[in-house]
Amino acid sequence: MLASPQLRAFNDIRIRFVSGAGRDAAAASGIDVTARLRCDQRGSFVEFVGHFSERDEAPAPFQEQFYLQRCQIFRIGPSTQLWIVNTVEDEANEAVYPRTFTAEFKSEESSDTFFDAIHSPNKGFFLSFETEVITEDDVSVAAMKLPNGSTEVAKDSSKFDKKIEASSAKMYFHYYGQLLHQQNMLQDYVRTGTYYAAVVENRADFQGRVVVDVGAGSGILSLFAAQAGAKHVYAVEASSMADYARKLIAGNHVLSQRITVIHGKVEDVELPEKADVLISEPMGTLLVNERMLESYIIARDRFLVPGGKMFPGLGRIHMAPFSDEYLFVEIANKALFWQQQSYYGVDLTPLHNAAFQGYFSQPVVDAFDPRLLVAPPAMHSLDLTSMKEEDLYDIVIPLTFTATMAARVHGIACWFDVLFNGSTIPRWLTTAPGAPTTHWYQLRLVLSQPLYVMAGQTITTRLHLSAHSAQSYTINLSMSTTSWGAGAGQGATIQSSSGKFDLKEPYYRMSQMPAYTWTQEQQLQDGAGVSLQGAQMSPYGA
Ligand SMILES: C[S@@+](CC[C@H](N)C(=O)[O-])C[C@H]1O[C@@H](n2cnc3c(N)ncnc32)[C@H](O)[C@@H]1O
Repeated sequence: MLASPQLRAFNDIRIRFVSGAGRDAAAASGIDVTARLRCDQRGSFVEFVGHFSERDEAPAPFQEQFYLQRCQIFRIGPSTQLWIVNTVEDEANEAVYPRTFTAEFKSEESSDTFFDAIHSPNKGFFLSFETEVITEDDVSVAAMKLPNGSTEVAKDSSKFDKKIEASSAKMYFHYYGQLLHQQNMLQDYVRTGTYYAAVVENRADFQGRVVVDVGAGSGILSLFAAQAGAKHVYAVEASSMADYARKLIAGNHVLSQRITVIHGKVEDVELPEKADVLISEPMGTLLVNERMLESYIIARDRFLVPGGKMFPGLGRIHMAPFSDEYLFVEIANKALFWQQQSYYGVDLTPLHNAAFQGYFSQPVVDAFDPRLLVAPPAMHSLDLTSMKEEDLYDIVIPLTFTATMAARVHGIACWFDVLFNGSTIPRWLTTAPGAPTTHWYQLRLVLSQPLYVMAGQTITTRLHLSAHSAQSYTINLSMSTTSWGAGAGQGATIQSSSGKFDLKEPYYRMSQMPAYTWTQEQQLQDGAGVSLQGAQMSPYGA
């Protein structure tokens, strides 16, 4: 470890470009580069100042800067390191491209000193490098064999940026960069306790394995995986929470040796080896909100060995028609304001209809009593181990329910569960009504035009979820009933109703938690035998 402040020269590092964009590609055609590599006073960035020197041409100036704190450094041999650097190339679009270098030190000791210095919490040191940078002839990443597999080319680089609005992503990662929101998830003991149980009860799946934690947040799942004996965990986190995760992990000494935090998106970062297991908590409201399941699937395709395990590996959305007069009246009444004909002398009624529709376009997030359901639920499964990322762009769910009672149906209620298919004990994490409440609660889509049903009558439903670039979904719901009973013939449609909802704009309804109706035995079976304390409604719900 370097004392501070101290000048340190590493004159003996050979740097090789391995992959990257722009200039690196040109450089990969065999041009020698001489460069000086140095740090700023706080040790926060590295700067190359150098010259391309082609055999017969005059040297062309070449300058490069990147931040050391954003550099992922892996030891891939006794005196060799792999540096993955995110450089901003396209400033207009804030596009970030990873570049990869290998750094060969003259000795193992020199490599260790550099590694320790870079990872020192005390950034008050000087580093200065005078070194020769040599490009590799026709180096391809695939050909660059590492001790435990090969690095993966960032094929999906910027895939996230292409489909998600920059403003949405900025707010999203700002939200997750705050400890209070990570705490909210950690304090959902149903959620975190079920993950913990799923990992430690399935040690055999983690023992000696390489694990990638997709969207690591505070790093909690990485620490669980390390507790269960993982050989190494790569904790990938896109928000600035990565810095806190590093701190938390460093403070858990016994485990920290086996965890590397990587600050970046799973779509962009490169890892030095493939994973045997992926672990993640990518679920949003209605399972799919936030569109993080897509990142989980991209991570599967980029990092997981064939046949590797995924925790979770299956997600299911459950749906059932419900009847809730209070909720319906509450929403309808919100628009009453716009029925005033003399608001400070102004007639507001021209906007009443728009306001009424606006309130009904908000999915309602709260915990409700399962006795409000008027038919047994149906479900739609997402096999996260095999489905394609594109399958999540457009999800059409046709359903048929049979009413068990006469009721006025106000819409459809939805919740989800996920399966950790551990080889020792499979576990479910459920957000069902009546089960111990999670911070996801449940979701209800309320129709402005309710339907009347009789016991035994069929309710035909179609739910269409279309992903949008603000990391959420537009939902179209249609429900209809047909004639029934003797003489009903082919069952013509006698009532229908539809609604359009934006999953990004839910109505978080503060309500009394219903008394738990599940038996203790059922709670334990579902891995949810702990109660919710302190969890709060969150705009993302994950
Ligand atoms: C729901 S939180 C879960 C955090 C943590 N794993 C836990 O269980 O407490 C999801 C995390 O994934 C991160 N994330 C979302 N999309 C990501 C992506 N494409 N690449 C890397 N991290 C991502 C978010 O910043 C957030 O911290």
